[in-house]
Amino acid sequence: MTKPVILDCRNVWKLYGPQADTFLKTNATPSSADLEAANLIGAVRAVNVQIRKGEIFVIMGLSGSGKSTLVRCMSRLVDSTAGEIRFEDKDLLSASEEELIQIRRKKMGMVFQQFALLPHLTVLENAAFPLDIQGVDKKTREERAREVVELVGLKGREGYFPRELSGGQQQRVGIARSLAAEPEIWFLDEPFSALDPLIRREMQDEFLRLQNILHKTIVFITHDFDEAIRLADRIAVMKDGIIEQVATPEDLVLQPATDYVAEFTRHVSRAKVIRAASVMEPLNGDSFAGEVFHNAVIEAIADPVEASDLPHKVMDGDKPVGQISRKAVIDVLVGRR
Ligand SMILES: Nc1ncnc2c1ncn2[C@@H]1O[C@H](COP(=O)(O)OP(=O)(O)OP(=O)(O)O)[C@@H](O)[C@H]1O
Repeated sequence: MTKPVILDCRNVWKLYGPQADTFLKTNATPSSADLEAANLIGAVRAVNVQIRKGEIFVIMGLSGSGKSTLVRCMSRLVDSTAGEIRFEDKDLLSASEEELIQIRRKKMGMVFQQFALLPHLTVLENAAFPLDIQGVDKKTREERAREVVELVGLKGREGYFPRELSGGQQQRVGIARSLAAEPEIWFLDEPFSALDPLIRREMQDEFLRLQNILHKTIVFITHDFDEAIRLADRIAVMKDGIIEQVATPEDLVLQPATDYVAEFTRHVSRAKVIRAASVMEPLNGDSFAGEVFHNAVIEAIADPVEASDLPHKVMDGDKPVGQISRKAVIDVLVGRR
């Protein structure tokens, strides 16, 4: 069943430069050349996306492709030049300043690349900070802050100051802080890109573990395709302000909609995106060597499946939905499918 839409962007534009609004009123669909001639930058152009409840929606693109601007439009930190943005069925563009403050405080969580912790506050105080702004009483906010600090794996460090923590730990505090207010939607703008590769991978695992518990609606920006396919339910690929394609990691690699997406995904190993469910066969009553998760990518299950003569049973929760053979896995690994 398709999940309900929580954030709906329709034909959203953000142009930077002189008289951007009047320009768009007379040129509803300007080309790159039109924009250049008018001395305008098309940071976000004709974007239509629907973010669904509980999904990890990744926005991917090179530097300058418009990712941050689009996410800032979604939270109205930036006013879009044209278009419609509905959050939980409320028109965000006509919300008053007061309503926006409340929405951002109570319904939206944000984590940025720069950890932006308050240096003179402890881990616990940093995590409790958004609740302090909301006027939540001290006891409740401390309880909640302890919960989220524990959730991100920092139990025992509540009294530390940011300078006493590593980069990865500081970002965990950033994550805890943005979770403290229990946002409906969570925006993460390159949250791990300041971290070294090993820590970055650890944080991605941690992030997936958290999402397994919390089931948040997440909009996650990255310019790293590996990170995108590890984390995303769906990926939007952006180029020059335009969304080239929105698809699951698997569809993006197997059915790229444009040459640009094809070029971007050309080097991705198929075993990293093809899932067991896509290459399984119907159950035929054989005996099985073991079980694999239907959503697991081939790379993750290749070793045990390849090692046995018997097929593995493919499970969706506790329901068997098919079987997967050594041959099917090898076909993916050698690029035969
Ligand atoms: N305040 C601004 N004024 C003028 N141009 C801007 C402004 N903010 C962004 N831009 C331009 O809009 C385009 C998109 O920028 P944006 O920061 O959204 O890209 P991005 O994909 O997030 O890049 P990065 O990965 O480097 O953060 C760029 O050409 C940028 O120079």
